[in-house]
Amino acid sequence: MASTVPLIVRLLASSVSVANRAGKIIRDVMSKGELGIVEKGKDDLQTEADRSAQRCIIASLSAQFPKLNIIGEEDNPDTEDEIPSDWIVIDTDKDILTIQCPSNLQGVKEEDIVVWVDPLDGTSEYTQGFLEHVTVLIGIAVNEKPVAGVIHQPYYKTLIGGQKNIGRTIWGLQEVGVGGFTPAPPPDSLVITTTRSHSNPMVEKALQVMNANQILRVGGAGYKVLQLLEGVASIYVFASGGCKKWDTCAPEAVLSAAGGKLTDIFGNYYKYGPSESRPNKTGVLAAVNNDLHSYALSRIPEELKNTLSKK
Ligand SMILES: Nc1ncnc2c1ncn2[C@@H]1O[C@H](COP(=O)(O)O)[C@@H](OP(=O)(O)O)[C@H]1O
Ligand SMILES: [Mg+2]
Ligand SMILES: [Mg+2]
Ligand SMILES: [Mg+2]
Repeated sequence: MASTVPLIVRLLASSVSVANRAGKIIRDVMSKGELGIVEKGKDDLQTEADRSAQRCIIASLSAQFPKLNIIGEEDNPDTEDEIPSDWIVIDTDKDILTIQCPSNLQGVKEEDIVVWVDPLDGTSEYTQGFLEHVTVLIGIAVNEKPVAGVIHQPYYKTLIGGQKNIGRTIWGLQEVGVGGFTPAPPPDSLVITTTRSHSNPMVEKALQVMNANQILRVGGAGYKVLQLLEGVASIYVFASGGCKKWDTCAPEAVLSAAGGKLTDIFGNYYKYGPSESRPNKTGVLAAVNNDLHSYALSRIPEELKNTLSKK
């Protein structure tokens, strides 16, 4: 029966299940307390949770979809080691399988897809105990464009009928919308969300010119886009290089499925083809609707754009 469901829908349904499993791995590493921190570069950490969650995601998706091109953030030096069998997830989210696939995506083949995986977004915050900022990001791009994505929050807590639940998974699919939560309208006053751990003078300059009522400094591209969708913030501004394609692919897909927009600070979309360079050199500008996005774009000074494009 499942084989009659279009590939994109099956891949999204599997990605939701896999992201949940990766989230459990992230919680397990933290509860054991041995983070195994490696410094990849300046302000750029990797932990055992980043490594293990990525192995779980890539092994699970490639077991089910062997011809997919999957690009993950982490280099795994120990990929020769056998993966624990309970990290290989072949379950799939049954509700998502019933979605009506948009007609332009019905014929998509594995070879046409690039999956951008950020196994743990917000690693700095993870190591410092800001656990609600952490997300698992699986972005699905077709013809260089993010068409579907999953943002899983392993530490999101809810109380349903007296029962405590941990973790939630938000997904988006082009022309279908978002699932896993109900988006809320933007706040009445201008609230900007931005980096907590990777600021610099350019980032601060772009924040100053926005005339915001409030600036929220939180970790992770995934979490900042969730703040936009939940009506906590109006615009996400990061006028600096540093984010990569795996940081923005899933957030862009989910945000655009909800009617929002994520671009660089020139207002140009990033491309997510297999040979695109990983860094998002010209920053991130995102909002839940076109008006807020246009407002933010109009405030960015030319001088700042010039400086960033020369980096
Ligand atoms: N200067 C920089 N160096 C390395 N990574 C950066 C960076 N600026 C942003 N990033 C990455 O972009 C993501 C969002 O950053 P921020 O939380 O600062 O907004 C994080 O992803 P990871 O946590 O997956 O590495 C972060 O590491
Ligand atoms: Mg990282
Ligand atoms: Mg990231
Ligand atoms: Mg990461």
